[in-house]
Amino acid sequence: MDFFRFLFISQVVPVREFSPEDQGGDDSYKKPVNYRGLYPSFPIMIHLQAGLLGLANHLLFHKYEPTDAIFGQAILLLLLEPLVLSFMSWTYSTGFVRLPPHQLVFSAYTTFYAILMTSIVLYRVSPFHPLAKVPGPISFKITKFAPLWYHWQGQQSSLFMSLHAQYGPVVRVAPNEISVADVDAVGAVLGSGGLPKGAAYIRFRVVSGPENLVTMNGDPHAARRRLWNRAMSTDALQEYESIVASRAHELVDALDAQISTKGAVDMTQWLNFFSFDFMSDLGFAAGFNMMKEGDVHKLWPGLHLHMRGVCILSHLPWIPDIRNRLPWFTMPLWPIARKWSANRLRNPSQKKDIWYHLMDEAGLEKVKPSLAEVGADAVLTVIAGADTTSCALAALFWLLLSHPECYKRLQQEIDVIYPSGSDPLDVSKHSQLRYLAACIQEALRLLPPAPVSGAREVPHGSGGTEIAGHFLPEGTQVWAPPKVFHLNPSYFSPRTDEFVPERWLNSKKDDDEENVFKNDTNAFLAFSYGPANCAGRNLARQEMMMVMSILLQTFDFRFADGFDWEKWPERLTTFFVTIRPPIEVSITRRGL
Ligand code: HEM
Repeated sequence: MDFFRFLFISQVVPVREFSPEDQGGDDSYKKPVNYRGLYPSFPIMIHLQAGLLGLANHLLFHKYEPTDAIFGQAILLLLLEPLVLSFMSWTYSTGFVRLPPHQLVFSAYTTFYAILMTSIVLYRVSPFHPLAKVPGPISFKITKFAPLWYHWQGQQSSLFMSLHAQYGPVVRVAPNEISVADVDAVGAVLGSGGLPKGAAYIRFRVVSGPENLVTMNGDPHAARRRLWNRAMSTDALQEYESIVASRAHELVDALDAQISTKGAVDMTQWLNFFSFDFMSDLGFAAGFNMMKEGDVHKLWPGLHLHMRGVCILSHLPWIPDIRNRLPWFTMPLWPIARKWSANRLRNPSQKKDIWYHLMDEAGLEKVKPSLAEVGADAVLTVIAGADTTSCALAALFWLLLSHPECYKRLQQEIDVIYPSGSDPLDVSKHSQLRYLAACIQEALRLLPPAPVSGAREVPHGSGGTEIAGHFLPEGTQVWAPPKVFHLNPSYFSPRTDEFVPERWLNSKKDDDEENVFKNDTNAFLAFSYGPANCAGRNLARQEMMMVMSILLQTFDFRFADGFDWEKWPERLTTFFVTIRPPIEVSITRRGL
């Protein structure tokens, strides 16, 4: 008796006689067919067969992990296998082609899934798993359910903080994911020759649209990044100064108008409006007018809802992209951007904006990007540029208003560099604004807009790699969460958790021990690191310096009466970029 026949036809139990007229129905299970003189001991055999099938599936899916493209087929396979097994088993044993009894089907299903799940769970917590030596909570090693729950609530950043506090610099944060917060490993994860962006990044592209810079890797990324680097060169930034300036003046006017009509002003909202207006000028030369008209297209709530969905889906890269089928997933920005792209093509901008460089209007590239590719990157400009910078500015406002001594020192610096009547948007004086630069840096350290950033992946076909003393097999997702680095006293000390802009003022030469700060700049990752670090970091810094200078020269800010400012950081959530609740302030015009 060969093994296959043994599996499908049980021969171990003697049979009762069977009447041939019994041709089907569930009763056939109770009165089994006397086929070739054999009696199928199904209660035992079907469990054995289904169990082995479950194990085989684990092996199969372990080796060939399903992707979103074959997700439907994989699910169908898992759903049908126990049914087919029970049908085949019954048919082989009875000799008749007919439906198996429901008890048999039930046994096949329960055993199949139980063994499949048990085998997966045991493997994931066993010493045989390649990440077995990486510490982490057992529930996180077994499934993604627990981490997903935190991601769903926007608590990924605080989760990673607490996991690293408990388990050290390398933590297993999901069955096949680790988080590394060791400065010596930053190069191996994010540097050139490090790891490419992980599977999750596919969610950051427009559904069935072309790639944008954020979703690209390797040579195509390097080629596209060349265009971006031109768009962010010193000359290009000079071109953008007047665009920032005109929008910054609009912001001042809008806040002025608010002073006369409202007691408390939501700074978060006005910074959002400003940054969306400005970045859409730069991306498409079209421009929203949120500061004048409000968010008529509901773009901000739309963006945040979209990012929430994108982030959850990004943790499940094998699920098909359902964004197009769910109306609330579709960002209102896409249709607007399409119109703007067409418009921008018909009416070339008078200024060299970001589109000019991305479209290669100067004709410097052998292969020009397509209109769809430029459109995708222009949308990225608005999203990556507006949300992050607005977030950083909101964090800076909150930190300054909650540290009046820092606020005062900053205002004094601005008053000296830009005395009343002088132009606070004169970029040539930025090198003198040392305290402002330090405040911005410190705000980015304590509240980085992308506190977890995105995971990198050990490439398939690489044979695995070693990082931070651990061997990581192909496909492992590797996080390097900026905020965990920033709040590590080994990298930034003393007063690691406090807002101390002075730490960036090179205080080492001071004799006063209190003021000798240790800053490991390699551990400063607010703009990430390596070939895919933030393309717009210099623009972001310049924009923030300009906006803060004009606002602090023009107004006095304080938290509005009754605003529970201390609770503000607790209410931050993260869906790649941090979503910030309102900051209610009271504003008065300064009479210098
Ligand atoms: C304070 C403001 C900003 C912060 C904190 C910030 C942060 C970051 C981070 C952490 C990344 C890496 C993301 C990853 O690895 O997945 C990134 C990438 C990027 N950022 Fe920014 N960003 C800011 C402003 C801007 C601005 C103003 C622009 C201009 C459009 C911009 C454009 C980009 C682009 C295009 C990328 C993708 C780079 C690549 O993949 O090569 N960012 N940013």
